[in-house]
Amino acid sequence: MTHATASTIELPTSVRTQMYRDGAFVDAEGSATFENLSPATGRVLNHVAAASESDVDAAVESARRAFDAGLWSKISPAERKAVLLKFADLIEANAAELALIDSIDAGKPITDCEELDIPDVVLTIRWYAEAIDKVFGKVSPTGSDNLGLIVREPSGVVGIVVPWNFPSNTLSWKIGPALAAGNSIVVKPAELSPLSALRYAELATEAGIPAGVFNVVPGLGHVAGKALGLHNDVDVITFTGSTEVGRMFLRYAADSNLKQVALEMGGKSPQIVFADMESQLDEVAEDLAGAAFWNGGQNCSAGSRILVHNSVKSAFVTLMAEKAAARKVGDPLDRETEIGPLIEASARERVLRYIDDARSAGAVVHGGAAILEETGGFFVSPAVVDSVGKDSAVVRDEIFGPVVAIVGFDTEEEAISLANDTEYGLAANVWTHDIDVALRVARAVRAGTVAVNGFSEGDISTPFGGFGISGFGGHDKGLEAFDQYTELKTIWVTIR
Ligand SMILES: NC(=O)c1ccc[n+]([C@@H]2O[C@H](COP(=O)([O-])OP(=O)(O)OC[C@H]3O[C@@H](n4cnc5c(N)ncnc54)[C@H](OP(=O)(O)O)[C@@H]3O)[C@@H](O)[C@H]2O)c1
Repeated sequence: MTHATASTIELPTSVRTQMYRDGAFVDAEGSATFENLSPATGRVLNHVAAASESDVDAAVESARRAFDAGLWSKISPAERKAVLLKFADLIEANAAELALIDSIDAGKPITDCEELDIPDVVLTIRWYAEAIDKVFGKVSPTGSDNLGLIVREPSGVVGIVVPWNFPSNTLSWKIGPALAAGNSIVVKPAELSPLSALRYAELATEAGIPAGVFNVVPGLGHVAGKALGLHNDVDVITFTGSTEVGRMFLRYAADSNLKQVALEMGGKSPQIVFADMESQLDEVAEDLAGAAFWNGGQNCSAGSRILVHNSVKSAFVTLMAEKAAARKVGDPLDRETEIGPLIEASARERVLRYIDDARSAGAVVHGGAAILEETGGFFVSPAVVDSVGKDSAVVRDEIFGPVVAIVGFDTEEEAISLANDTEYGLAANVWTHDIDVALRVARAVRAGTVAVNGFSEGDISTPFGGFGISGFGGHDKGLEAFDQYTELKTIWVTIR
């Protein structure tokens, strides 16, 4: 394994650590900052502005001013499209640097950032830019005395609160449609990965998005995030993160101006493998190892719960254990690395505790050890947990680490029942050659996205959201995302 050392970690010189407000970088109130740590070394990378409640007020004021001025909200969709396409071009031109920022800041493998995350951002911004001048309103079916127009208008000031596991993609799924629809935004990036959001704001200004339309308030969740959630002049909150904090945003809305709230939250996504996949079990195991261990399992839709037919289970577990052992864990800046460190020390402790508890309860665990790096980073090798009861914590809880639990089934009904035995409902995956079984199961499993014969969250054209405690109030991606950022208005005309 290559060892990262503090001296090999150098952030790009473009990295800025102040807040972004009204088209410029500014200090937080009292020049307050928080320590931003490197997950690969556990050491301080830099100090980033910690927005206070009054900093959030100022950012919202700036967003509101820009919205009311109409330089973005009232121009034609085609004009916004032109600017957003330039924004996408600038992101593409700075892709290598943005990938490096996310890799260092969030401990993500550099190849994932370069090949998946940042290209996805470029695609997303372009897709919403291209879409916005093709979205039509409606005319209602009235008699000849009336004209009923159903139009969509930008919502106003949108608060965007995001987690650290995909600092760029998750952000782009929200800023793409929010900006295209004409809103002003205030972004609260995760405390653990605040840097790329600041760079996106700067590039947005360079592209021609007017000052005040794109603001960033880095800071602590219970301060800056809460202030945004409770703000009476924020019209919409779009949140991605844990169910626990998602619930808080509903309370914040209830306790303030009843702002619209859309929540994308966690999951414990079932991956169902039927017996007819026996001849391709190796291919299935490779796909499901990716589903479980991609981004170190720190993925809301991680395939962390595999349900496999008992006739092929033993062979499948052996294959999964091999796939897990073959995954290269290490320095996120090493191009060979497939799994970087977990995001912080407490995450590693939590993941190891789940593994130990499962083992103590009689589970067979393959892999799943702490890797003690001289760098001090938070590394854990991927774990495959077998012979585990369906009610054990490792099967039920979102662990958010490289741990997959495997449970056997005998019938299709049992597979569906196990799949739905969760409060979550974000994603699922079914593997079978039988089209009837595939479609029956896809219909029966309660999840926002069900993939067939390959782990996937769909593409930018398909909405992404969850059932149950995985989602509330709206979807990211697809044209459906515009619903989060627009208000529906009826204009009723009497023809005299
Ligand atoms: N469904 C999806 O699309 C999706 C995608 C990715 C991740 N996730 C979910 O995100 C979770 C992991 O991310 P996380 O640990 O960063 O989630 P988190 O703790 O819920 O944090 C998400 C965001 O909320 C902020 N926050 C924390 N406490 C807050 C409070 N009291 N009031 C207002 N804001 C607050 C955080 O700020 P700080 O960073 O300062 O704490 C961060 O910006 C997992 O559950 C995962 O499943 C879901």
